[in-house]
Amino acid sequence: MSYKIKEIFYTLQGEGTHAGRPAVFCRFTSCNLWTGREADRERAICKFCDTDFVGTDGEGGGKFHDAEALATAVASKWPVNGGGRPMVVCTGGEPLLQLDADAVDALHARGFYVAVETNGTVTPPPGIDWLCVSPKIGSELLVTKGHELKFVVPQGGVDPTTFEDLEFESYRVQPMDGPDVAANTELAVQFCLDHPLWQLSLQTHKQLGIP
Ligand SMILES: C[S@@+](CC[C@H](N)C(=O)[O-])C[C@H]1O[C@@H](n2cnc3c(N)ncnc32)[C@H](O)[C@@H]1O
Ligand SMILES: Nc1nc2[nH]cc(C(=O)O)c2c(=O)[nH]1
Ligand code: SF4
Ligand SMILES: [Mg+2]
Repeated sequence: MSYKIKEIFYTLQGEGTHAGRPAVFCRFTSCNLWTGREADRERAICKFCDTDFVGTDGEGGGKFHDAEALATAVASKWPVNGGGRPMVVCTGGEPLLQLDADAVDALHARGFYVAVETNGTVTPPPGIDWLCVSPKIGSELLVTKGHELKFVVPQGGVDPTTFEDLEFESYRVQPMDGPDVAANTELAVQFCLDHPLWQLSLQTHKQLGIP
């Protein structure tokens, strides 16, 4: 299996439970809920995406011919003798269109803790250490268990509590970035105060001006 990768870069996880933790980000090309072209955004299933996942032209991007080559490229971004358990965040685009057990195994073999950010429409391979599912209204949610459920709000008037029956360890709301981010943040804060099962996830990397 080969893998098409937009970019591979080292930064801090900005969102969710692991916010603040150094990690290599491996951004897979392509998504099943949007082509990535601005001209198609309005008719896409997922209309609010903040990410360029088209092509393989980003920093460290390219086509990797097997899992070993991909894991080697990811490992090359981790600081030598830096200490700590190396972490990789597989994201995209939709990483589960490409990430398979071979890739997870190859990353584990290099000592990585493997985290995944997914829209929940594709069944994950076994062995993922941290599965963060971010449901998109208008798509079919197939992944109903994992570590973190991170719902971007607001989305089509859907009440986040409808996800509470699923099997996750942590439930979070993340304000939708865009022109209404301030109002969306207020709404997310109030939602957490009213529903203490839920925690706030902010996109801290955007506030910090880091990737
Ligand atoms: C770019 S997506 C890639 C992974 C996967 N396709 C998904 O949707 O989870 C990474 C994370 O960013 C979130 N996200 C995308 N656009 C956003 C926006 N405009 N505001 C807030 N979060 C956003 C997604 O919901 C997801 O949790
Ligand atoms: N720093 C940083 N943290 C992130 N957490 C999830 C991201 C993503 O695009 O999936 C992301 C990202 O793009 N940058
Ligand atoms: S599902 Fe994820 S990658 Fe795809 S368009 Fe939506 S936010 Fe972007
Ligand atoms: Mg991002």
